[in-house]
Amino acid sequence: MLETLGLEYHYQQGKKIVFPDIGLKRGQRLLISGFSGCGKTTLLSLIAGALKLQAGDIKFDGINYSTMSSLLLDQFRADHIGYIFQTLNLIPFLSVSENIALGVRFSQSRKSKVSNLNQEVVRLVSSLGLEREALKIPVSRLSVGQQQRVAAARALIGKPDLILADEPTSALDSDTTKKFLNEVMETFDSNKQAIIMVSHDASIAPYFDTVIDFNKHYA
Ligand SMILES: Nc1ncnc2c1ncn2[C@@H]1O[C@H](COP(=O)(O)OP(=O)(O)OP(=O)(O)O)[C@@H](O)[C@H]1O
Repeated sequence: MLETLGLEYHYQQGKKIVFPDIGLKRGQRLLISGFSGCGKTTLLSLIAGALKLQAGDIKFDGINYSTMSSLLLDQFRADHIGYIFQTLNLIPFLSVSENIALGVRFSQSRKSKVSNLNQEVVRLVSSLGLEREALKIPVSRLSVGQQQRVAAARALIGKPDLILADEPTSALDSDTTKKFLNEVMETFDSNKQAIIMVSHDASIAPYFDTVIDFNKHYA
């Protein structure tokens, strides 16, 4: 499904980051760990097509990112990728359900996989352990842990092919982390989807079939 080859990225005031190559198949669950600042978020942003490639290439189902205009890449991301951002990127004044619905707003193909939007929002909210009563509440009134689940529901709605999750459990205690990961993995369709999660928390490794430790890559 996904292949990265020779990726490098250089922010204006920083060192060049050189990434290990990644190959990901449908059904695969990849955990990326590594020290703070080693480039995990940068790699997810490149895979999401949110950062422009500087060196190397990314192929998604055989389609080369470097052949797509930024407009096409934006649509490609909306159609194929659900992204749980480290900074969550929720719209604070919109309600929980409105934020979750944004996940399919810009993609006809993801929208078409949801037969009843309201029902699907309710299903995701309850499967991720949020109270149904929270649906109408502006998302800014929730705790950070609750907001992380809203961000997860927005990424999961419409079953995108690839889920990118950047530290999605950082605000959760260890019991809630386990519950959250069980729920995410339960909604995951191993015939169609793949997941890349970035985390500092080595204890979540058993939820994944592949672990890449960036610390070893840079050692
Ligand atoms: N917008 C930016 N401008 C300049 N430098 C940046 C920018 N974003 C990230 N960097 C730098 O690039 C490096 C990689 O950052 P990145 O956020 O990808 O690391 P990370 O492994 O995800 O870190 P963390 O685990 O703390 O989230 C860091 O040295 C960071 O300071």
